Amino acid sequence: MSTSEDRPLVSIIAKDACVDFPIFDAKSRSLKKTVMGLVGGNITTETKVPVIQALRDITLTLEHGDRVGLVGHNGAGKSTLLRLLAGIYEPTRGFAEVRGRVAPVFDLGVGMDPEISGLENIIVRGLFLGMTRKQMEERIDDIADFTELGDFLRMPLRTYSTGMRIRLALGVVTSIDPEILILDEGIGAVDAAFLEKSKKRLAELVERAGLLVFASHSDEFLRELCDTAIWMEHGRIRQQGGIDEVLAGYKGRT
Ligand SMILES: Nc1ncnc2c1ncn2[C@@H]1O[C@H](COP(=O)(O)OP(=O)(O)OP(=O)(O)O)[C@@H](O)[C@H]1O
Repeated sequence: MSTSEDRPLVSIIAKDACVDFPIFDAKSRSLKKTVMGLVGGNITTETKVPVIQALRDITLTLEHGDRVGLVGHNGAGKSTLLRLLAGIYEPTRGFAEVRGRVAPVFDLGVGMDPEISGLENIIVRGLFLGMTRKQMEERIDDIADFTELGDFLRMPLRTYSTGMRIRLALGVVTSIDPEILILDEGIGAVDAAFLEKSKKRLAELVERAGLLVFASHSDEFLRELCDTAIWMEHGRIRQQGGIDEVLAGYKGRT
């Protein structure tokens, strides 16, 4: 393997990376049984405390320009892999290195404060995603236009409907300039017309980002934003390749 100095400025490398979640409160026999009955990740009881092996032996190299979709059934390990690739989780075993400015977008609402106005939230959320105050101040008019929230932007966020909050969050998220964009789905909860409008902005955001990893259950969205894909199954990479090839494999699974 090359030394870290040889690697490009924006890259993610994982080698045999594993992520375990010990379930410390599952010592009682009945709870242990419940945990053992769960679908999804792999559970081992070799240790005293049951351990969910959420990721197993993940080896991959992603570089500037890669647009990778992530597919797999519920509990397959997609969200855990996104957090590993964002540098939020350290591998329990193995190796992972993330190089570049990461914007993790797992939950559109995270980093929003209900007590301050929409305009103030635009700045705060931008800072949370790695932007500077100056950069956000330059973008605030564009974001305000996009949200179509008008005078509401001066009201506290707690007065907004769910749809209005999502508009605001999408406006901010699609205005940033990340080197690595880690996107979890959940961006589909807006009305159809607004989603159509967001798609273009989202596509432009992905175009600006150096590297995209996007987990979704929507083939349409995946095809639109990604050119390659990874299929996760029971915490392992089952298939990696072109988006059409991987989606065909995943859909054709028994
Ligand atoms: N913080 C945690 N503590 C314990 N177990 C966890 C934790 N996070 C995830 N897991 C377990 O790890 C496995 C993988 O979960 P993960 O959320 O990565 O799946 P996913 O593919 O994103 O699923 P979904 O499509 O339902 O969102 C599951 O068995 C889950 O129960």
